[in-house]
Amino acid sequence: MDKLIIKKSPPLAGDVVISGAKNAALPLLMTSLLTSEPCRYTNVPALRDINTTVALLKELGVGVVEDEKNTVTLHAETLSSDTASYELVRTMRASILVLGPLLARLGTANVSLPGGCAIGARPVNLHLAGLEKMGANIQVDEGYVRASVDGRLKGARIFMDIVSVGATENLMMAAALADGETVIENAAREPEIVDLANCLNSMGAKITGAGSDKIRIQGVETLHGCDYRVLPDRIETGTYLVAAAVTGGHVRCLKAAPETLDAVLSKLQQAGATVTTGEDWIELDMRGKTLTAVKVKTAPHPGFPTDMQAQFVALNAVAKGTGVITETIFENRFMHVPELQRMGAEIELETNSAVSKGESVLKGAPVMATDLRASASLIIAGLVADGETHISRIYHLDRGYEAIEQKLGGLGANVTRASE
Ligand SMILES: CC(=O)N[C@H]1[C@@H](OP(=O)(O)OP(=O)(O)OC[C@H]2O[C@@H](n3ccc(=O)[nH]c3=O)[C@H](O)[C@@H]2O)O[C@H](CO)[C@@H](O)[C@@H]1O
Ligand SMILES: C=C(OP(=O)(O)O)C(=O)O
Repeated sequence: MDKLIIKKSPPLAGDVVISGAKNAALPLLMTSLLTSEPCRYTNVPALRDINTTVALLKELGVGVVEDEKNTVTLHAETLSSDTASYELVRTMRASILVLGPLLARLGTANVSLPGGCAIGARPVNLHLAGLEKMGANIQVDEGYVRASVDGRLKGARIFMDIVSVGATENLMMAAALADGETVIENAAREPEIVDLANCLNSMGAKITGAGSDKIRIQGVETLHGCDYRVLPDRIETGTYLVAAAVTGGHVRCLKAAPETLDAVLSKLQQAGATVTTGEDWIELDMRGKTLTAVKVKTAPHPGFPTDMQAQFVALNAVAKGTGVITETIFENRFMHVPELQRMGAEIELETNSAVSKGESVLKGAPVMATDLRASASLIIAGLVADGETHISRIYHLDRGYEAIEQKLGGLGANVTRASE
């Protein structure tokens, strides 16, 4: 197993090129299941979750060509299986996103229940209830969701009592090929939802309202292939910006999407950073400024993203003043706090808030990555901690950050990968 060794680093400086978004690419690759024509996706990040998705699609009979870096062509001319096995699903929860497309294309689907993970229980009841409203028969048996429909799925009005990114995506893909109109009320508004709708529309779907809380999908009988470029990763971008701020650096993120990061950029400015944006770049300058702790509450988009919460806990730990970070999306997303405490961070957990005293002097220590963004927060802390920080279990990190040690190294950080 690999680990990362991080030594106290100088202020980060320079340019970093942002990759395609993991959370956009995963549902986008699933759209290939909805058509018998080839689909080409570009700006696909080289990540463990992408490899898992490609393996899952291959298992279903999808032809895969990966002849160019960051490009995947998927061809689901026919499908040979309707089953997503536990072996693959257990390593990546987003595998549940094959459920809607398989049901729409084949009329049957067997998908292993993804189960919970380190950050929370993560049920899929909203995915299932929405598909049932569209006429699917669903049973959960031996850990599998077994779904079928007689003929086509039917358009329906679906109200979601909790805003769910994954359920909105699954239902949007299913509804694209359903008979009649589907309206999703209280839909998620994340940029990745808009990216998925844009891709589906480029395949011939009729979707309006993506990016608002009411999405209308007029079902069509068939979809055609696509050539689609994945949206830049707003969470990767935010992570490099926080790393720049914490080290007192000056960094420019290139090939980014500033309009997807309003809540994060506003908190970085409150923390004392000067932030400048262009059409596809964001520059953060923290040189000579005092890092100040901020108050953050996670919320569905356009609120502050839960996927940036852990990085801001690290920021608050070393910033001046008391910081409060409240998590409202996942019930157990503070696994990074005990690890940061082991490095000397003075943070208290009060129900769903992490309260930091400020100006903690961090010391390198052996720490454990427990989930993807927790890993990122430990790296950020390691950059300013005295001595060496050894982060184990970084397979979590490889799920979501393309070439992280090269990218950080390019900014002057002292990060190396070693085997344990
Ligand atoms: C691959 C991907 O895009 N992952 C993102 C996606 O996860 P994911 O799509 O799994 O997250 P959801 O938006 O569905 O979850 C939001 C909340 O709804 C709850 N819920 C969800 C579905 C359901 O059927 N029932 C239910 O109760 C969840 O437990 C959670 O408390 O959105 C999360 C919230 O922005 C992000 O942190 C993840 O990075
Ligand atoms: C929680 C995340 O991903 P996933 O939903 O794939 O677990 C994340 O990207 O931070």
